Amino acid sequence: MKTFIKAIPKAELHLHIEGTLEPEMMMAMGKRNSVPLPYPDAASVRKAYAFDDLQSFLDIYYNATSVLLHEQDFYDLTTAYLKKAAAQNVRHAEIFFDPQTHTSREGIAFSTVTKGIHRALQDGEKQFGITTKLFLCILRHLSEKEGLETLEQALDYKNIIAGIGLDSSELGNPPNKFKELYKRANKEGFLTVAHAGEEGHADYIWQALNTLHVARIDHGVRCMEDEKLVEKLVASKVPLTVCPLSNVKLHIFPSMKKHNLKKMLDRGLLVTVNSDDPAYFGGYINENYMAVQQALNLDRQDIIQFAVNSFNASFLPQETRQRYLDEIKTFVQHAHEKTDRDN
Ligand SMILES: Nc1ncnc2[nH]cnc12
Ligand SMILES: [Zn+2]
Repeated sequence: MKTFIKAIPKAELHLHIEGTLEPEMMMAMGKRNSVPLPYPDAASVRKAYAFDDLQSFLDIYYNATSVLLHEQDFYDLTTAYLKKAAAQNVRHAEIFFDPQTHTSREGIAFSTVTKGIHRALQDGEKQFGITTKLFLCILRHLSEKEGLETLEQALDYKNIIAGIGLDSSELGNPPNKFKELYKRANKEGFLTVAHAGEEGHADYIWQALNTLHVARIDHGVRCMEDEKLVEKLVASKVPLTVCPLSNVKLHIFPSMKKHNLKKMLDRGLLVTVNSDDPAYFGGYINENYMAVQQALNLDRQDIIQFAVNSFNASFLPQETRQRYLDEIKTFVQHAHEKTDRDN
């Protein structure tokens, strides 16, 4: 099963590029940019990664971004992720970045961040064969006005930024707070998604759908508390980008065995498996697939369904999506033939 999970072609749809900053890279960048860090080495950084909830994670995560200063830093960070993702047979990645985290620091321009990431995505497609889409996430703990100023900056980068998302501290910052921002984003032709129903209750998901009119929900695991909402999500095929290791690390579920992913899948929801912030939560996409496979006793068919869902839930054009789905079909056929031969 491990080999099968590793090799099956898949898409990653919920990945914060800042969340791929591995402790070793953090230490190296801190050194090269003369940014002091509160840790003596990478091992001490890892030791600090015991979180009580989303906020306790975000505090550490935002602090760590202080080492990212120059366009080259954003380029290197993104390239390291793409290399890792390609090795895990990720064929397509829809990637979040949080520009406000960087532009709030002295002397870091929106263009520095955006260009560094974009250049890496372009080179990565050539080097690793991964297609990508870039999503700008608005920080929901900041005001809608500040978010609108950031959205304004994104208008000049429509050829680079495919969509707008909403992340950071969920409780107390409901989707309705960003009604005008999403109205503008949708009108400007951006794809729109939002984190909802991670720590926030099911009503946050209703708001994301009915007020923000998003095409996809990030996390969304708390939808299962509201049967009417589940019915709507199933009927409208709105995808949910679930991040199992993240959910356990942030105590959304007490253990992986208690995760509701399999229940969501069996209920007919368009659920996908993703890594969120892999450098902080103990694994990239394949480690997420493996963790749920083991804890929830998933079979090959479930794994295939997650891989198929990942492309169906993506914003890829139909033709490209079909090419990837055909790749899965061929892969599965070969895998089954090999199993038959071995038996
Ligand atoms: N899991 C998460 N929830 C909200 N905001 C985030 N930013 C990075 N990871 C996040
Ligand atoms: Zn996230």
